[in-house]
Amino acid sequence: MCPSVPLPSPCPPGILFPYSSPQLWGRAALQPPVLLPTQRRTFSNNKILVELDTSSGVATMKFKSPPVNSLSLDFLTEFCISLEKLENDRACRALIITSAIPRIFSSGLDIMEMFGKSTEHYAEFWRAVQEMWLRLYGSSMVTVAAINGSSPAGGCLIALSCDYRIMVENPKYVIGLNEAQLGIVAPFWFKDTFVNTVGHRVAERSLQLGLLHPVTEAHQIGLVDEVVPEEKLQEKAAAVVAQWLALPDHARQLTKSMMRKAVLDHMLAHREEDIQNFVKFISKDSIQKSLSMYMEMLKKKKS
Ligand SMILES: CC/C=C\C/C=C\C/C=C\C=C\CC(=O)SCCNC(=O)CCNC(=O)[C@H](O)C(C)(C)COP(=O)(O)OP(=O)(O)OC[C@H]1O[C@@H](n2cnc3c(N)ncnc32)[C@H](O)[C@@H]1OP(=O)(O)O
Repeated sequence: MCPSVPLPSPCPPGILFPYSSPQLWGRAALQPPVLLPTQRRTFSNNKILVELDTSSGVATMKFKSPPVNSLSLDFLTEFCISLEKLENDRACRALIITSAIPRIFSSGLDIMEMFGKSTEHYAEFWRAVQEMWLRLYGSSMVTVAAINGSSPAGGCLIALSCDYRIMVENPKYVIGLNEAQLGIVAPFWFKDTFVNTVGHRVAERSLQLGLLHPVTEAHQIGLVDEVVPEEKLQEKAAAVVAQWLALPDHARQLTKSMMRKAVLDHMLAHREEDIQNFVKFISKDSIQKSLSMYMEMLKKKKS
């Protein structure tokens, strides 16, 4: 966002004027130059808690929607509102996303939103999924996923949409795009986000088999960037953010935009078509049956 002060050179939208001093880089630099004690701003709804440290410009977002942080329409709406608030807040330059639910980062899209509902509902739900990805993948903030639990499908997409992924080392946690295991297909923009992270060959095998990778394997294939013990997660995420924030925002943001633009533009150009495809696909009897069997399987696993 351009600062409201007059600038000596043209300032492209979404990009800050390149100040010469590192202390002045970034949106937080636009605050009056008064030394303030650490200040925290908190906002919360019943799905998500956000805490913004205005002195460092770093926000931490915690998913807190029991039992498994599934991405329902309500959750996605709250998520998008929170992202928008932070994106528009000049005091915020970075976002760490993590979970307040033990053992689960996010269980992915809420299957109940894709089962036995009207075509209008499917369209509304899918638009919300798209919106979440557009906001996160296209964010100008530094985004770090601090993955403290399993993260299948849509949960993995959230992590993939960040700039950096740190996962807790735990042999029980898994992450991946397992849509094929549910008898559904990851849409092209899930696939593109995955390919941009792990490369074509790894993505092709992982997607076709619907693999959920254990943490060590996820690290080996580049799906996560680092693996740490649980107690080190927040400290590591803060250190990574500090490293990324040491660069001038405008250079980092332009580079990020250059790397992600093609995929974002492709989705925007096909957004309505993608919604129609989803509605048609998910409404099929055979797909509804697959989802029903999958939910049954989840319930049986418990008993
Ligand atoms: C041609 C193409 C055109 C267009 C594109 C078309 C289609 C694309 C469509 C969709 C893409 C979807 C992406 C997704 O995200 S689908 C969701 C995938 N998620 C999963 O597979 C995760 C399933 N869940 C689990 O594996 C486990 O629950 C767990 C590892 C997350 C947690 O295990 P626990 O043992 O701790 O807990 P559970 O007892 O299993 O679960 C508790 C409770 O929660 C319910 N639940 C779990 N996950 C979901 C979910 N994703 N949605 C809704 N509900 C979920 C589970 O059933 C339990 O409920 P009950 O307590 O039994 O009521």
